[in-house]
Amino acid sequence: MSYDATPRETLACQLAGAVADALRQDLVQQERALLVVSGGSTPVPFFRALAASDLPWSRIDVTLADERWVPEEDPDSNARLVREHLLQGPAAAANFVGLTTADPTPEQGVAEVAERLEGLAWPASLVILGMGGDGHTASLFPDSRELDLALSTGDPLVAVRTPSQPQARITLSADRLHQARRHLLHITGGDKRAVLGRALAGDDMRELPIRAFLSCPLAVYWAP
Ligand SMILES: O=C1O[C@H](COP(=O)(O)O)[C@@H](O)[C@H](O)[C@H]1O
Repeated sequence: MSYDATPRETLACQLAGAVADALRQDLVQQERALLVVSGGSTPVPFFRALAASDLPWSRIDVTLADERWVPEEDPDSNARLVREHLLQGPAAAANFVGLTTADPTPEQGVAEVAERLEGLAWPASLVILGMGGDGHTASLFPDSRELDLALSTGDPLVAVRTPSQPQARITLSADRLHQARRHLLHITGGDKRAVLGRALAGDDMRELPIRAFLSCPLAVYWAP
């Protein structure tokens, strides 16, 4: 970078470097590699930095940890975020596997999305998690009605209804999110650092669902 990068930009570049190295390493041994990314606002600079990485993108599958059940054009769509910020330039050659269908509800679409996911190269090379201020990760929210199911099922995906959230969602289950060689947590800001500190001090996953991943092991990428 030729200007004074902010701590968040520097973090995004460090994370992109680590992810690119891991993908290259796995692609020496296997034909395809799978990258699971999160949505929300935090990953945007990371997506841009990773898109600029020199990688054999046509051998990389990208999917999401979770998605809002909205059309891809919707401003809240995680797929839109990935397409606009990650799948750009040479990275557009990656194979993106979204988590929505044309069905009106995630309960109706979940089987079709599960079939798509089964065609991918599990275990994933990396799962990059985000975290909300309530300790949710992917769409495992403390108040999701299906939280117990999502934490315990062997199915890859769960349709979730969450009173605190405006849209229905679909999320990879904890079991499926665990199926990766490396787990990274990308968070920014003092508030999230404090939530992570609380999570590390206890063990109730229903209170702070990020706890389901703290012993993966989980590499934490944090900046103020
Ligand atoms: O709703 C979501 O939130 C979390 C965190 O998002 P952020 O905007 O605070 O970065 C994200 O990890 C998850 O994938 C997303 O659907």
